Amino acid sequence: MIELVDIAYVRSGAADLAGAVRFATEVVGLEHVDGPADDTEPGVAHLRADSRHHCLAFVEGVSGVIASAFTVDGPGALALAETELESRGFTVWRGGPADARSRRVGELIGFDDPFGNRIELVCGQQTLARPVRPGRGSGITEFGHLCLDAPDVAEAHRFWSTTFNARASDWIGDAACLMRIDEVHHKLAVFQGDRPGLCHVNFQVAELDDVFRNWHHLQDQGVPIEMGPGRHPQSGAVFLYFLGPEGLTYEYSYGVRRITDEAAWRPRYFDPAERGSIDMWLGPTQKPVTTRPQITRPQVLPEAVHP
Ligand SMILES: O=C(O)c1cccc(O)c1O
Ligand SMILES: [Fe+2]
Repeated sequence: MIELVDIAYVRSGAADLAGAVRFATEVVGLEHVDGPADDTEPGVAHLRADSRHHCLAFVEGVSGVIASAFTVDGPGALALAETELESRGFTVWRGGPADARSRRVGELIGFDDPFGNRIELVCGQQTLARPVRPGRGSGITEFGHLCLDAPDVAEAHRFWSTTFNARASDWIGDAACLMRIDEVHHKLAVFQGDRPGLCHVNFQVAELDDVFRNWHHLQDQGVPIEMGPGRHPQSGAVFLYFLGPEGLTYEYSYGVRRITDEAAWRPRYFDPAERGSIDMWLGPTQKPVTTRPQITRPQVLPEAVHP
């Protein structure tokens, strides 16, 4: 079993790189890391929410998620992960120095999960010592979780909980499984979707007020609100989903549960048909994925040109 230590980043293609960066900074409130002091790589922009060098990278090109990345403990753990994935029949790609540099990690490997979601495992992700300089005061404190689409959520849970150390924290019937890799209620979620993809990226905010201030700000800016403000009965978080450029759904949330007594926690099974199973406040619920435009996911690329 491969132990995931944390989520690392999401890497996404952006047809309009400048527009994606502008939205991520001025609307979402992330920091654009690449400045004159950073030897900027043409066509790649790194966005930061916390001490990680970045948690979101945009690569100029075809819109859509390129990879979702998790941290493992170190080079030894990464080598073991590579062997284990290969023994389970996965084709594993090993990133070269330029790939590692672009991601600000020591080493990385990549593979496609059984549903076609490209996953990267990394070690030595760079930490920035200086405080985050948010592009807007949205109150973001942390990269919270990432959510993937897969046609069969139970099968996805089986994959993530047997190949990896992910544990189900809660289920929303066959519509979603929320999984933890540490004390946080979920850092990885899988939602039912016809095809692989990135359902959303989540950022935690410092205060309840931030969710509502951001809601008004987004409305003022004409940003499509997908759902919320509402409250998830699973993590207990107050949430707001909105749609950014390049088909990327962002979620702000405040107050995610921590599971501190690992042995005592039993996953709960919510009924997706029950009103309130996604939003305890009974707001209009539309599964975020249904409001997303279908984005073209880049084909799995040969190793030499993997972005
Ligand atoms: O935070 C949650 O519990 C949650 C529930 C359903 C869907 C989500 O995206 C969530 O983050
Ligand atoms: Fe979420």
